[in-house]
Amino acid sequence: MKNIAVLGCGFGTALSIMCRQMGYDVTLWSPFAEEIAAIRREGEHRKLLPGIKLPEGIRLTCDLSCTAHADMILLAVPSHAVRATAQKLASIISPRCLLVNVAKGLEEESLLRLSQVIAEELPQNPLVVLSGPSHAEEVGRGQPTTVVAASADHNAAEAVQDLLMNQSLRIYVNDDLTGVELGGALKNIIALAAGVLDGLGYGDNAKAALLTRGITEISRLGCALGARQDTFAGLTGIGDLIVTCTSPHSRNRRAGILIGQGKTAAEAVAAVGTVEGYRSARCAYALARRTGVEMPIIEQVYQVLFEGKAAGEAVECLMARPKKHEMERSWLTR
Ligand SMILES: NC(=O)C1=CN([C@@H]2O[C@H](COP(=O)(O)OP(=O)(O)OC[C@H]3O[C@@H](n4cnc5c(N)ncnc54)[C@H](O)[C@@H]3O)[C@@H](O)[C@H]2O)C=CC1
Ligand SMILES: O=C(CO)COP(=O)(O)O
Repeated sequence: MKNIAVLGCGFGTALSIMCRQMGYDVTLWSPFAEEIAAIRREGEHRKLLPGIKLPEGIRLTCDLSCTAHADMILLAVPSHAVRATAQKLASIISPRCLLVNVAKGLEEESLLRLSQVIAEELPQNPLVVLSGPSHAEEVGRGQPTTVVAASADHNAAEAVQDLLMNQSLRIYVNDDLTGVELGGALKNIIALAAGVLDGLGYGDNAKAALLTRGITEISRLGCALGARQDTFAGLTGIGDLIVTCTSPHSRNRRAGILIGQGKTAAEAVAAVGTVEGYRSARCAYALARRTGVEMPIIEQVYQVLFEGKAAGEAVECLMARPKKHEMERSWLTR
């Protein structure tokens, strides 16, 4: 194994720097010629990762045929672009090529997890999801980071652990692919809400409540969809939730701050860029309805994002809910 193609130049840039430093032969791809030209010219992705220089030897391209001889592909495109990108790969890559997806989201139309989307398009390829608290700004600087490799194929997950673990990136294996993916996708919605609290000027008490009750909701839905409860206590559950809800790097949180300060959701998303929690909120709301799982925070976030509810009013609604026992088990609404 030596040839790695990294698709997408946001988090993908950080991953390609890491892979190159590990001695791999690395190609970084973007569909946008201007993005590749700017990275080539400036030696860094100045817009997304300013000050993080690419080492010598990373090939930059807009030509997806760079994946033809790849032993491993890191898929780091936004979640809404995962199916189209996988479709394009179908006629190019070898069936032996190991696929690693790092995007965090659900497919809006089908409500499928991204590994299911990729498997529909590239059924022959071994597929691993790499997820956890791993902001690009820190991975790109080689700062200590821990993530999880999850797959339906245990050997493939261990192969990714062997291939990508290094002194700055510690990788654990988890066989609960459903839980790992749902944790990554759903925490972005709670991070949006965390930003809303910050934008409204609320403090640490409210943030701690949001994280704690947020992971409760995530694990309820996750378990209803077949995930294991303990996965949500791990790196891809509470770990990723903590980082995204508290980090200045988080775009979900930054969009939430703008909403809390009075911008509309559409304005906030347009100002920030990729805000995965925005789309995921629609999916989670639909999944909650489909499964009958009670998700009061998700419901309020949905109403703020898509029904014009004022953020302050959403907080009031959550505070005024009927009395409950903390560890209540009867969480089905139907
Ligand atoms: N930025 C981060 O720190 C982390 C991001 N992720 C996840 O990785 C995924 C990508 O995130 P970012 O790189 O931050 O997003 P981004 O939107 O900043 O960058 C994605 C890159 O993908 C490419 N791209 C954009 N639109 C595309 C399209 N329609 N088709 C194909 N390629 C396209 C471009 O090269 C772009 O720079 C997201 O799902 C995110 O949740 C996961 C861990 C860390
Ligand atoms: O998933 C991420 C870090 O693990 C990225 O978070 P944001 O999309 O909120 O920037």
